[in-house]
Amino acid sequence: MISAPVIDVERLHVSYGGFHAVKDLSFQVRPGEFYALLGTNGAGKTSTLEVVEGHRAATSGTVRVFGQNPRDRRAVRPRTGIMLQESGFSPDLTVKESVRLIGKLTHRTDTVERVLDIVDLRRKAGTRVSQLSGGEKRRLDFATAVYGTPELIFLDEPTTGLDIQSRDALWDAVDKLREEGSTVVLTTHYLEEAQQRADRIGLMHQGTLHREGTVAELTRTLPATVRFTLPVTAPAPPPQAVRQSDGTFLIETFGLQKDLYVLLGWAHDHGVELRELEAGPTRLDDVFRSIGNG
Ligand SMILES: Nc1ncnc2c1ncn2[C@@H]1O[C@H](COP(=O)(O)OP(=O)(O)OP(=O)(O)O)[C@@H](O)[C@H]1O
Repeated sequence: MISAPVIDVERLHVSYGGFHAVKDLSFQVRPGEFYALLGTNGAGKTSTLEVVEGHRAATSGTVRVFGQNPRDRRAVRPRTGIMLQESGFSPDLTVKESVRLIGKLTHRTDTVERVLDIVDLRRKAGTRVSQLSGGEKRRLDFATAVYGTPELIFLDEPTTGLDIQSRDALWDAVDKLREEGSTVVLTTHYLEEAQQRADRIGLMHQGTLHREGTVAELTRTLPATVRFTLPVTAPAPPPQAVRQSDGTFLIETFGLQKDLYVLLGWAHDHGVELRELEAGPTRLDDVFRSIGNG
């Protein structure tokens, strides 16, 4: 049996005056899924999520969250954790008071101490929000997504301003939430984060869903690449390698393993050191760059 989607968006339109920011958008997020909604600037991601989160009414179309209208805050809010780009905690509250407030607003059960540990702010429990650093504020924003282990979590640019340790800690916490069964919706401009973690990606452009699928599905139509440089004394490399204007060699291939094998065999046979060797599947960046080219 296929379980009902957690989020069901059908033919959504969002207009601002005469401007159509979201046009005929449909997508679903399934229980336990990690879905990344990505897109070019001004694509309509925020407008879409504002409707899904219940902050904005759709101009037309249907949006259901847990089968309910997301504007019905009482039905949806207790099951949902939303980490906005700016949560807008009162600057005069302490960290501990802010986390306690999250508990009151969400009506979920948890302990402030547990949440402070997860977002690594226990040492700052008595500090006022106004005195937190940018990264600490961001971790406090994340507490809204953690408190009471909500069934559905929205993460809007969650790692912006976080150092690498805090990023790793945040993703570890997200992994744990997923193990508990939480569904995650991510928006980010850090494509690598989506590429590494998302089960599926929706790629928006100019108000519509330009592409949707797993990373493998999205990158399948573009070739993988191998790049390297050679010492000046090296003989000509295999013909698949094309010399670029900056002096590097590039192989674009749909048979990465085979072409890499040929290249490494050639280097070994000729006693040549391949310098700055990089080989990898197509990255999501390349899919983004191809938007607008067809
Ligand atoms: N309140 C508003 N009034 C008028 N136009 C708006 C309003 N909010 C957004 N827009 C426009 O709607 C379009 C989509 O905006 P939206 O913020 O949803 O895109 P986005 O995908 O989140 O963009 P970004 O990645 O740049 O944050 C943009 O062209 C934006 O200028």
